[in-house]
Amino acid sequence: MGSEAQSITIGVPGSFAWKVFHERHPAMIEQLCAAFPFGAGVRDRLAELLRETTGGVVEPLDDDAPDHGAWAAWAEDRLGRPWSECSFLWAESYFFRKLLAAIGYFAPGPWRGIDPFAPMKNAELGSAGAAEALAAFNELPLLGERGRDDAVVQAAVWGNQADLAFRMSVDAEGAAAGLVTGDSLLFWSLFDAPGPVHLVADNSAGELAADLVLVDHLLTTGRADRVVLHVKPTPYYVSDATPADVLGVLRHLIELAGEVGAIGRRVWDGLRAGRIEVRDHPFFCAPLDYRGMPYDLREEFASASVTIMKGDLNYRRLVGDRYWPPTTSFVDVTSYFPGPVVALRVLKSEVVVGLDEATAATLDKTGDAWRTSGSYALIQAARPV
Ligand SMILES: O=P(O)(O)OC[C@H]1O[C@](O)(CO)[C@@H](O)[C@@H]1O
Repeated sequence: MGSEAQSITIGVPGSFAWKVFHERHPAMIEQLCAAFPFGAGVRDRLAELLRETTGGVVEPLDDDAPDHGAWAAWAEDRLGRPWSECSFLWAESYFFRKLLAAIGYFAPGPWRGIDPFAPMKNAELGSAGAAEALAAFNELPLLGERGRDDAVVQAAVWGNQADLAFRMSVDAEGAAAGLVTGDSLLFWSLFDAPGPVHLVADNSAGELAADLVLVDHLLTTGRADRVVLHVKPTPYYVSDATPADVLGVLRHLIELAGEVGAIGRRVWDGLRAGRIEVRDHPFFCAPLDYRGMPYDLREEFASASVTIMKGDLNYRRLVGDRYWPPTTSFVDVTSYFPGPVVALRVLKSEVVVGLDEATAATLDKTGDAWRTSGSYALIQAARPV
């Protein structure tokens, strides 16, 4: 790979990353305080978190949660430095870790282990939009083989639009404008002989439901003989899926009639039989990109016949959260990855690679905030050479 592009920081006023901290986070904290009867202590800690992260220096964690040691190491060389100098990837992750501590997620008391984002995730899963998207899966048996292959991949890609953190963004537009690169044929071209497929999930609710449909399709068509579903160990980035969310979404699916209910029951059986496994490695909440993944996780991905990376944050962590020229090769920037990898992502941040020059120029000419509007998506794949 050529020289590294500049890392994205949160300190450039008016930039997308800056707005996440200065506009989206205050809105999110207001929503949390409306959704829970937090007392003055929690509300003060949340206000202090906003002050620290928008104008202060990086302070250490003051809890003794099990991940404290790991975070102390990840934060060590940033303590005392202004937040504005921190990379977007690092800063957002530390923000969410501090937010959990602020509400008392790790401490004895009434908020211990309570997912602060659960009301929003539940509302999304129970919404009319989600019901409509789920009902659409009942049409799957009516499609031919190619049509089903295409439909489940499209649903998994565009399911990534359903992202609650993102909807709090001033830039979110939401319409599905199209794929800027890739298609479902590219996705399926990675699957040769059946093997273990790893899916690194992103958001819960509608997106996770679409991911479970894809998991079922991988198993029923024999593309996978086993699926490992990776989720976050703790609540993160508002709507990211945790093990509890997998159960919640699955219970929701199996209550439904038609094919979507049947898919839910097959996934349930797959979990019981060990064909599907859910993992929540601590690294999925780490403030690092996948280049820095620990040995055990690297080994897991190395043993996968294909790894599917869902969503914007996983994409940033996969290619590096940098101002890459959009024509940078996806294959080059992911060459460190230990096995075949495919990204399914709606564009919601400034990072993008792997576009051809004409596409990038056409998108730039539209004058749209195409990198961050959530209207465009991509499918990109690479195999180690
Ligand atoms: O849920 P996703 O697709 O990972 O998107 C989350 C994205 O939203 C943001 O919070 C802002 O777009 C990004 O930081 C992050 O990459």
